[in-house]
Amino acid sequence: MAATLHLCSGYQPIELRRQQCLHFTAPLPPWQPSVSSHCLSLRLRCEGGKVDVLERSDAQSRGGSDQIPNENELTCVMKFGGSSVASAERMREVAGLILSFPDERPVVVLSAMGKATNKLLSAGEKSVTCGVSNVSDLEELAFIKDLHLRTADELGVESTIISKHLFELEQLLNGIAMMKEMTLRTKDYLVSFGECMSTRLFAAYLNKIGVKARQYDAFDIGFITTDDFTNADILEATYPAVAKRLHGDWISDPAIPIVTGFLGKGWRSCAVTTLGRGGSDLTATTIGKALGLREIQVWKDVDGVLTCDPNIYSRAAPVSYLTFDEAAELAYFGAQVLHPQSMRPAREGDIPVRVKNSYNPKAPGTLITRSRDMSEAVLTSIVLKRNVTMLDIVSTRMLGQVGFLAKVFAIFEDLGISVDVVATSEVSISLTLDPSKLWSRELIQQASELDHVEGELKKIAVVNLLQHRSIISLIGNVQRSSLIIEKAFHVLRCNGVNVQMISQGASKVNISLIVNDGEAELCVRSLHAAFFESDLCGVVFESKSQNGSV
Ligand SMILES: Nc1ncnc2c1ncn2[C@@H]1O[C@H](COP(=O)(O)OP(=O)(O)O)[C@@H](O)[C@H]1O
Ligand SMILES: N[C@@H](CC(=O)OP(=O)(O)O)C(=O)O
Repeated sequence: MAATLHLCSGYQPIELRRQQCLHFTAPLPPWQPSVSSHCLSLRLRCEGGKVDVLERSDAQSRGGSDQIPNENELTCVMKFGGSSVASAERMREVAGLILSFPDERPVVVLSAMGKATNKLLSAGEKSVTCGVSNVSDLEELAFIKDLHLRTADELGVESTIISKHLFELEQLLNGIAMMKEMTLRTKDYLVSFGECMSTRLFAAYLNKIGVKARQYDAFDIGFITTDDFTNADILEATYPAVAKRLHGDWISDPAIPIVTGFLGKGWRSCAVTTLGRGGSDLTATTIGKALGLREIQVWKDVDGVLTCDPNIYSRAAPVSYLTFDEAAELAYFGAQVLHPQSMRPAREGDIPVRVKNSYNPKAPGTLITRSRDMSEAVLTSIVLKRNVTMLDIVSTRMLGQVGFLAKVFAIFEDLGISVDVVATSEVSISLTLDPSKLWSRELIQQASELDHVEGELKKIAVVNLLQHRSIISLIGNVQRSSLIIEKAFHVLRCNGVNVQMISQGASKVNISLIVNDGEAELCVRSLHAAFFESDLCGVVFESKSQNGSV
């Protein structure tokens, strides 16, 4: 006979089965960012309509040692990026990979299939100008339909699970064509179709092969974000809401959760938002922190985080260990492999992140944790951020002017522009502007915004605006900064490159150098050879055309 358990703090009464273990995750008032959630575990006996508490434990959920072990709990997050689920064949392999970890009870996070997000964006852009009557003929729409219907067919699942989405997608493109405009809000709704369809196909496939799975749209299960369409931030309320929903469903009816990456719901607009390109990594770490899981795995198409971008230099090699700080700097300063904000929840929850290769699961990958042995560490990875705008700002007043820096930064704050790298003297500042914040705006708006920044700064300073610069970030053990800088400058001098600005941040893991865009790839290759390949130390690389790998 079942019994009903009544709880305070806003929980619905819970129907109990005979012997059940409950685990609650609730917000602590007032909310403290450093504490992810408060967990209460009860082991209950329910007999004859009477409930006995056999065991009770309270814990701050920090994703590790203070968790109450329970053999039935969800254990980890497994996030698979677009490259890992690009086709039916890949989805089958990913399913096999998940099942090859019988001890894990994962929450699975998926991105859109392959290049679906890019195709959706391109379809939207073309719809703005192509006219309503031409939308159905768009090559990108045909690609999206064909990819998803073919995948359903090849996986042997009903195409009806995505037909509503395909229909609505075409309606949306018609709407864009009619309005002749695509707002950022519309853009987010448009790209959300990719993740909504990939997760439905994958969950249906798991169910078909007898593995119970349940699909979730992140915007329906408590991913609450700011309303910054195309680049939204996760709000704290997300953690308890997501934990409650995923955990509650798991306890009452266990099924592998298959969650859309990248998506959220704006807290004011209630519209679909996205977390910025590559945002599924952030979805994964958010779920990991919310549920206090043991590990977060992000499965990619490379053997882990590499010593540099393999598209720039093919001799890039996997890095075995990273700290959260190193990974965060690396991601923020442009390594495409991780979303810039994705390390924050993992660090707050102290949950290890493992970067693995879904095409080569045996490769050990990269393990990212709070700390690691740095005794041997010098340089870990070299990261390149292109197309950066640099500003040299020199005060027009005499030396020692009070409040100069404050005035300069107040201007950036007022204009909502974030600054990446800074070097200062008493009366001058050199800084770079975060291109991702500028890129999310229209090109014309970007140009007028830069004019506006320049105009405001010129009221207090002489300003020199320098475009087409690159930030080369040397991520590693800044305790050895003299060695790193000596070696780096030697290499750059041998290659005839002049560094225009240098900054060693308080993070203690990053030294940033600013060079011209045109020289940047050559610098990365030469620095890589000097720091990571003893056989190539001292080799002077030929300058070559952009984007080709060596
Ligand atoms: N330092 C780096 N380490 C690993 N991969 C990198 C690095 N810099 C750039 N990349 C690129 O990031 C890609 C993986 O990231 P991403 O495309 O987001 O994967 P997914 O779509 O599978 O999540 C790799 O294929 C690689 O080309
Ligand atoms: N599909 C989104 C989100 C994402 O995270 O993708 P991926 O995991 O493939 O980088 C994008 O392309 O940006």
